[in-house]
Amino acid sequence: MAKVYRVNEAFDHGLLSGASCAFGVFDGVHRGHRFLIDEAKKTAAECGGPSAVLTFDIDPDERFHADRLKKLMTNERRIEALAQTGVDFVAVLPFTPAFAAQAPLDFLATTFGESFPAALHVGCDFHFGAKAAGQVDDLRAWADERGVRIFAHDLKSAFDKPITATRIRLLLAEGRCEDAVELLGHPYAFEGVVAQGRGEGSDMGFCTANIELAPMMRALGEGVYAAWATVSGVRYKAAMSMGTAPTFAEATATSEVHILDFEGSIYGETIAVEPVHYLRPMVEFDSVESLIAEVQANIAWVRENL
Ligand SMILES: Cc1cc2nc3c(=O)[nH]c(=O)nc-3n(C[C@H](O)[C@H](O)[C@H](O)COP(=O)(O)O)c2cc1C
Ligand SMILES: Nc1ncnc2c1ncn2[C@@H]1O[C@H](COP(=O)(O)OP(=O)(O)OP(=O)(O)O)[C@@H](O)[C@H]1O
Repeated sequence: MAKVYRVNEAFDHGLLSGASCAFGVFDGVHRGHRFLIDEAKKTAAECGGPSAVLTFDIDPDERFHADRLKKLMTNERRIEALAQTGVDFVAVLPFTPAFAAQAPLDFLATTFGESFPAALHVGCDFHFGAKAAGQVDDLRAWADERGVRIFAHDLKSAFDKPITATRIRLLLAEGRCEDAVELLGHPYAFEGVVAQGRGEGSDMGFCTANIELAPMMRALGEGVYAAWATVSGVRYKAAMSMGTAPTFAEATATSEVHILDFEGSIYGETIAVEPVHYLRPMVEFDSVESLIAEVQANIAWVRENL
């Protein structure tokens, strides 16, 4: 795992000197992002300097559009995933209001100081600085004066369209887990702390781990899914709902996960849930009996098909 540097007053900008960096947010660390990072590793191998990812904490969209943003990964998970891509280090720039308000050239001056990388890899749609006003041409002009090589790559595509975090979020919102995973190049998962529900699941014959997700982490559309749940490092088959239960007036959680062949109290524990296949929409049932019958059928499907 690569070393992660938080850029603060103590950060030694000299680390960036001669590095080959992939630059961006990288929510989801999808196949397009990995392509860019692999290109940075290639130029590092050619130039002899280290390879690096230069990213932000927090996601800039979180600062400006928190109300409508649906993220693929939390900031911590994203930075951890970037550190596992095989680069030498990850440098994380704090995306404070003051940092975000800088004009493009000031933004570059703050980011690099007088320590210039050998190469910067970005997508051709890369924007930077206040109001995202800086474009690749501005980056090139800045870089030419400082001997930095700019690689502005065409966006990697799948099924004739660029792979972007936005596209993957839209697929998840439609419940299209398989397509989202294809573009991500790795499983989609969300994590949550198991909270106390109404406690009725066990009376109905299926216990559920109730998870309350922050609105920003609700990328997956409402519905019922076949999933994998990881509890204390062990992966189990699971049937899960996304969206509060419409059958009950006092529904509790955003997501409820029935973990097959699992028993034990996990309140307060963090579990990872990996939805893999959409089964049906959430339904407001007329009776508890019909809810039980349908959920048991979903659980049976998971047992047989996952
Ligand atoms: C696989 C699965 C499917 C579910 N489908 C629905 C549904 O369609 N409609 C609904 O109102 N609740 C649905 N639920 C939520 C259940 O109603 C809820 O888990 C149950 O009432 C227990 O709630 P509790 O844990 O808060 O006690 C589903 C739960 C699971 C695990
Ligand atoms: N498909 C792709 N191929 C190559 N580079 C990409 C691709 N998608 C994004 N990039 C580049 O990766 C870096 C990180 O991009 P960013 O986090 O904005 O990704 P994104 O997937 O386009 O997200 P969003 O859809 O939210 O704009 C940027 O330099 C961007 O230009």
